[in-house]
Amino acid sequence: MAENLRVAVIGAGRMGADHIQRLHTRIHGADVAAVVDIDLERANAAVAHIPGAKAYASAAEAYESGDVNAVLIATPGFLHEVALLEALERDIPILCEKPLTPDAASAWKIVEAEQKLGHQRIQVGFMRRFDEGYRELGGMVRSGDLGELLMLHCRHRNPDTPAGFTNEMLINDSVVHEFDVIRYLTGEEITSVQVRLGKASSKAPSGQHDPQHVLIETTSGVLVDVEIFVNAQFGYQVLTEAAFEDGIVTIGGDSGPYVQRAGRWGGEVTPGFEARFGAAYDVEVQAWVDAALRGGIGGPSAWDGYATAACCEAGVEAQKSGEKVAVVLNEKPELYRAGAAAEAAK
Ligand SMILES: NC(=O)C1=CN([C@@H]2O[C@H](COP(=O)(O)OP(=O)(O)OC[C@H]3O[C@@H](n4cnc5c(N)ncnc54)[C@H](O)[C@@H]3O)[C@@H](O)[C@H]2O)C=CC1
Ligand SMILES: O=C1[C@@H](O)[C@H](O)[C@@H](O)[C@H](O)[C@H]1O
Repeated sequence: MAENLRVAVIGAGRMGADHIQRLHTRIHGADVAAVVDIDLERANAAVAHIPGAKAYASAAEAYESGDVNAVLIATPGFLHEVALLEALERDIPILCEKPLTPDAASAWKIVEAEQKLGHQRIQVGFMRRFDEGYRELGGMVRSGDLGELLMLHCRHRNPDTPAGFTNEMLINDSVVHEFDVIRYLTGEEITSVQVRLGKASSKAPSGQHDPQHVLIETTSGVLVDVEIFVNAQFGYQVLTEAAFEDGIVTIGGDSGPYVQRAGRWGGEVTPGFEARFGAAYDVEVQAWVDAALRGGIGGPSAWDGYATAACCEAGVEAQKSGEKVAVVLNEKPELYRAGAAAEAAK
């Protein structure tokens, strides 16, 4: 049997801590060998309950320890480029939280560096591809049972935003998920992005215009509208309604027990992404570990990271201009044409 992956998790913040917990308790075939955080106290706290795991203040120190043979990157998106290049130099399996990087030029640098290796090492953390609802919807699109997919209506709502969440991050950190699921569901590239800024919520921190209405078009003309509303107060909600020629499909709606109690009726809204997508993250990380042990990747690739970064760049430009901005991609390199990653994520 293959040896377990010995994973260094870089970034032990909200998402990193969640991944450390899942790798330690639920994922087979991998151990947390190191936690790296510039805040060493945080890294120390994260390894305190994991026998054998060590804390480091830099990735270089973790790699030099010789204890690590895979990496999960969960630092903020603008730091991914450096961490990715460092890991690619070591030619080890990489699970990089989304976004791959926040803009097309830096993402293309990553694609080029991976191409030099001649094989895929990077899986990008677009977990919605592993969510049951999105998978079922993808199956319906591919089966053609409801005819052609014509439009998607997406609602992406967060209760609030962490300190430092900028206006650009509504696109780069949040709508990037919609860019990915649109490409996943349609199997097409995105050709343009437009952003409309309407009435803003008084609950949005200064510098953010929230909510925003994002209009997206794909190569065959599928139209998508996204309500991105990241200070929506009431809870965390990600909904998608798909209009087909012969039917309408909605995923991500309220689920769970319907409770009547103390003179009231209803259910609970998920408070955050951990609850809404917890099962999807588990499947995603297990798929990465299983594929890495076989020498491959088990989900969205660096090409997907690049293509969505190009959409983000267009989206940020569109936020400023209000115009419809074209998404222009470089030619897809041979390395990403085999479709191994896309197959694995179906
Ligand atoms: N897939 C998903 O649904 C989600 C993905 N994310 C992604 O996860 C990543 C991390 O996001 P959060 O956990 O929310 O951020 P966070 O701010 O809570 O945590 C980031 C951590 O990185 C550490 N850090 C900063 N600079 C560092 C450096 N140079 N070296 C090592 N550590 C460093 C910070 O001290 C902090 O502990 C981002 O890429 C974000 O987009 C976040 C939330 C949900
Ligand atoms: O990736 C995530 C966060 O980084 C982002 O800030 C949120 O808007 C998303 O809902 C969540 O899934």
